[in-house]
Amino acid sequence: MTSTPDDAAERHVPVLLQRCVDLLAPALGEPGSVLVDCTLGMGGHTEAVLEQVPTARVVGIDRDPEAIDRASRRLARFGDRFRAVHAVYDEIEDVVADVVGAPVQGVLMDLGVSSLQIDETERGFSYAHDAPLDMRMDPTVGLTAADVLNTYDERALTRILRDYGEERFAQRIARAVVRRREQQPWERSADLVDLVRASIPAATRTTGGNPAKRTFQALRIEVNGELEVLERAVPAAVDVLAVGGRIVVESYHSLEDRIVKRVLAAGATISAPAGLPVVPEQDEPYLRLLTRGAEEAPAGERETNPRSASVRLRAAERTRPTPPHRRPSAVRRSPAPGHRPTDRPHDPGETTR
Ligand SMILES: C[S@@+](CC[C@H](N)C(=O)[O-])C[C@H]1O[C@@H](n2cnc3c(N)ncnc32)[C@H](O)[C@@H]1O
Repeated sequence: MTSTPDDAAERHVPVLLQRCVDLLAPALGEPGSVLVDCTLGMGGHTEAVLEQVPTARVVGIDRDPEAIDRASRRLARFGDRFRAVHAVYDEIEDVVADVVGAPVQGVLMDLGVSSLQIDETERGFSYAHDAPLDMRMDPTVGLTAADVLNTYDERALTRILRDYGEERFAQRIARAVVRRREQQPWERSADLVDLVRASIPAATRTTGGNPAKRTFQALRIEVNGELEVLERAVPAAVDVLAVGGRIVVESYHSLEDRIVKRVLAAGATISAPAGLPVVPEQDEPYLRLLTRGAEEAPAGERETNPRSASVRLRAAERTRPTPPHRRPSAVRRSPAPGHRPTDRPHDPGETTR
């Protein structure tokens, strides 16, 4: 089953939509202010900002070419107030340099997959439909889920299932995955669903929904290198903010939220040793937290939009330029091999519209 642009847009209900707009709007009040929506998806958050904040322009990034196409069609009515860029969001500094040429007033990240990707059953994200085991958000580059299942050793598979899927039976499943591929390579998602079901004790099968859910989530995170990309992207996003600019991040996994929390807290903390009579200016915080801890969706939204059940929203405002020694991106790690979804050089002429 595939979706038309309109019904997919309708099905993807943006999480904490008004809260995001309300947090970003105060930074976007000057004419020509720019928001970078790092996870354009179906364009739901971007559309709300463009509608409600007439002074704002939006640069929307997505690594999924199909999301770029659909959102571009949906948002065409905003003319040159909207620009879509096919990129991975850890390229935000290059995108801002190429497309804006100056620090920006807002950054939004609504992490994870969209309903469009889940609904496009042939892409293999859904455990509810049989499809090739792909799961790449950008289907033109990188390892597929089948590649991971066919080539990673048992230990690596166990770690992925345990850390990214919080799967209690990670080792059993990993062992069964390796055993099965000795007979037959992994190709189809229904075979994986059957194997997970057969690998876990019968007594646990009836609780917590489809038992393959955690395995699929873990594979998706690995295939797309989601946590490594986020580790690089959040500091880079803070770096591209103008003073007074705001960043809002919605996470759906505890490991994502931990990364966001750490980077924002570091910027909001004095970096000098405790006990100095005067804090040197370079050690003053450069971020002000706008959320107390992580915000969750209200009960009413959780009931109507299941995606919102696990959201953790954090936001911060840039209060001053970052001293060079505290630039978050100065400590960024280089990309992990095999996790670089776009190994080709960034060519905005080719990929933007
Ligand atoms: C949850 S959806 C965003 C939905 C969007 N806020 C809306 O209202 O329609 C996440 C989107 O981010 C994209 N995405 C995820 N990781 C990405 C990355 N590292 N770089 C660029 N896009 C990414 C996905 O392809 C997906 O389209």
